Amino acid sequence: MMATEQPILRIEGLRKNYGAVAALQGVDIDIQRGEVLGLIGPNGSGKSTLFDCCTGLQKSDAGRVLLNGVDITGWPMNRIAREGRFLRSFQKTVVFPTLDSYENLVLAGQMFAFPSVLSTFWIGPAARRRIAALRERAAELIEVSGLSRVAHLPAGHMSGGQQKLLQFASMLMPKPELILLDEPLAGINPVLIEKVIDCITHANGTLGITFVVIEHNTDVLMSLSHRVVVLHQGAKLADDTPEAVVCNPQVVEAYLGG
Ligand SMILES: Nc1ncnc2c1ncn2[C@@H]1O[C@H](COP(=O)(O)OP(=O)(O)OP(=O)(O)O)[C@@H](O)[C@H]1O
Repeated sequence: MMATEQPILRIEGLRKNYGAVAALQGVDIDIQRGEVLGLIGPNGSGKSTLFDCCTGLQKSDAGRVLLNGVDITGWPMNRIAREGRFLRSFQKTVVFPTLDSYENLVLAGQMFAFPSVLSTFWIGPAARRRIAALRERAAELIEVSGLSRVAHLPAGHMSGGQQKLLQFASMLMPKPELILLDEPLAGINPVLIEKVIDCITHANGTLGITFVVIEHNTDVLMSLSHRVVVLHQGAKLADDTPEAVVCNPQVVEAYLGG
């Protein structure tokens, strides 16, 4: 990771108002390729809104979002995901409940492998090779995420934590460059928390995927992140190493102290 490289994602002066609520008040953040960036702040400080505006779910009122130097401000979500290889999770876990883990993963992998509906009707030799590669990758991710024991179950019969792991593994299937995770550890037990951390570390270290992670479990977030940005009332309060952020008196007063 080199601070002098072009950032994978540059957020410039991003503003978003919901009526009288200034959810983002001109936020600037550079995310470097290969890093895990933690994003913390009190409830309502604008973290999810930042994700929404970067991924096309909400239209910002001002500012720009550049992905690998390309201005993607105002692009629709599906274009950002497909052309930018840029994915995000939501606080609510979403899996296909009647499909098992293997089927969920192969389906997720087709997001980029079969870019149009028409391409799914013609299964030629190239498509068969892509499907074989997806099957291999799904088996590998089931192993890495520790889901082997429950992989045959319909996803809807798995525990909430296991579904979260499956959702995370699904995001790795199309080999994105950048993933934004919104509270990946919410509502899961300590054993599964370890598994989610293993998966993020594996995806970052082995696959080179860049992450931005919103998480209220600050102990875990600090150990996982290379750098931490703190939002407070829609503005950036700190942007530093985890060690410096936990000692920052303004951050302690606004967030960590409580
Ligand atoms: N769709 C919306 N309509 C109106 N107000 C909204 C909407 N989404 C967010 N807000 C408001 O914008 C502000 C920022 O909300 P946001 O969800 O981005 O905060 P957050 O830091 O993600 O909070 P949390 O940690 O509780 O998830 C809050 O005051 C919230 O009530």
